Amino acid sequence: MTDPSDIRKGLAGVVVDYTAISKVNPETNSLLYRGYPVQELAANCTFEQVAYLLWNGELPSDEELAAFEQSERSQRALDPAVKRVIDELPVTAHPMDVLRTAVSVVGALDPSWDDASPAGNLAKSVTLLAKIPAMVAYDQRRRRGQELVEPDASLGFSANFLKMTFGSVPSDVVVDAFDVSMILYAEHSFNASTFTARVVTSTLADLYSAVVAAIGALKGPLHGGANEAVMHIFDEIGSADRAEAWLDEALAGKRKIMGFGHRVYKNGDSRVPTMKAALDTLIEEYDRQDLLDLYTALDDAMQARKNIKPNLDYPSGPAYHLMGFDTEMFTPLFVAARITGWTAHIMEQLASNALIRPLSEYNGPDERHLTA
Ligand SMILES: CC(=O)SCCNC(=O)CCNC(=O)[C@H](O)C(C)(C)COP(=O)(O)OP(=O)(O)OC[C@H]1O[C@@H](n2cnc3c(N)ncnc32)[C@H](O)[C@@H]1OP(=O)(O)O
Ligand SMILES: O=C([O-])CC(=O)C(=O)O
Repeated sequence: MTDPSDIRKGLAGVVVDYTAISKVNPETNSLLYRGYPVQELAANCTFEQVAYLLWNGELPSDEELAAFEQSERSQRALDPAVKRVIDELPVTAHPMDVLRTAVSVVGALDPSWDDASPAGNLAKSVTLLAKIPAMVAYDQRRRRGQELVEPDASLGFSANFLKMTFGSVPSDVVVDAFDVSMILYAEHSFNASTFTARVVTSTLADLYSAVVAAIGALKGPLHGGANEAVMHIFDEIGSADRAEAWLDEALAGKRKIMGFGHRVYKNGDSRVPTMKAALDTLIEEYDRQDLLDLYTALDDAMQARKNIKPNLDYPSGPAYHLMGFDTEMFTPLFVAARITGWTAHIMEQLASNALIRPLSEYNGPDERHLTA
């Protein structure tokens, strides 16, 4: 019989493996990607450079970056078969379900799906990085009765993503804020969706299967789904003056307040100051002090009542709203960034694999038998 105190529900506090990809340090409230503080990367690098870093362990030289960008830009078009499958799905389907399905189709169409060599998996990772924006952008457009926008190979990842969604490239402020959000969402050690991808990979299933499973794990509101849930909360509250009363009622009803709290950080999420700064630029760009007031009022009330700090989803939800994304598209945007971290972990898992299979303590009925 296992001592109940040895059973770690939710694997809380359990270290299950090594990783060289990122370091989340709640004591210093810091996050390193391959050794570099994420704030420094967000201030100085593009999302493409960060993707390269996560996959290859080092930032690219100018030549390496040019070759990488060329590869990514050449694969951005939405495959006609993927488009047909998306078109078959109702516009009432959740965009995460549409994206999960579309990624699965890419996997089923890839004749090299079972090439799990490092080069094979890296090539698939770049393909998914390039193709996911087309799926997300087209899904938002079709919901609005708009036609597909073809990719623009003269643009970087974020500017192209926004153009494919909205039909034109927005201001530098918007493109920069979007790129920063992609960098901040790219990677976060053994979070639930990344661990899911590693579990699937540990069975030697292919990269696409692991990514599809990770998308499923990210959808939940306790994980990536929180960014859209934040916006639903803002809609429910309406204005800053109602935040305190709303929060008291929500807490009295034992509701979890989306966008607050974290399994690892207990004194604040390392990424929030950088994303909040990006949100501030958007508030100014769109002249939406009312939204900032609501953001601040709910945060202040939460600190006064529970002292539970916001996580990355809290500033990114309203940021994506200001950029013009439909609320249900926010978690697919998280996927577009996290595909880099997931696939880096898939490759790391394979390089030193052990089947992930923990134990459980049985607490069902004692042994019994069918009576004749
Ligand atoms: C990018 C990301 O995925 S970040 C996470 C995004 N998720 C969210 O924003 C959802 C809201 N937050 C939560 O549900 C939680 O904070 C989680 C799931 C993220 C972390 O949960 P855990 O590490 O398991 O913390 P746990 O649930 O044990 O919380 C500890 C206490 O704080 C409370 N708490 C934690 N977060 C919240 C919250 N957002 N609202 C209200 N209470 C909260 C819990 O109710 C619990 O109280 P209790 O001890 O009285 O029961
Ligand atoms: O680390 C976690 O548990 C969740 C999170 O913040 C992320 O995946 O970015």
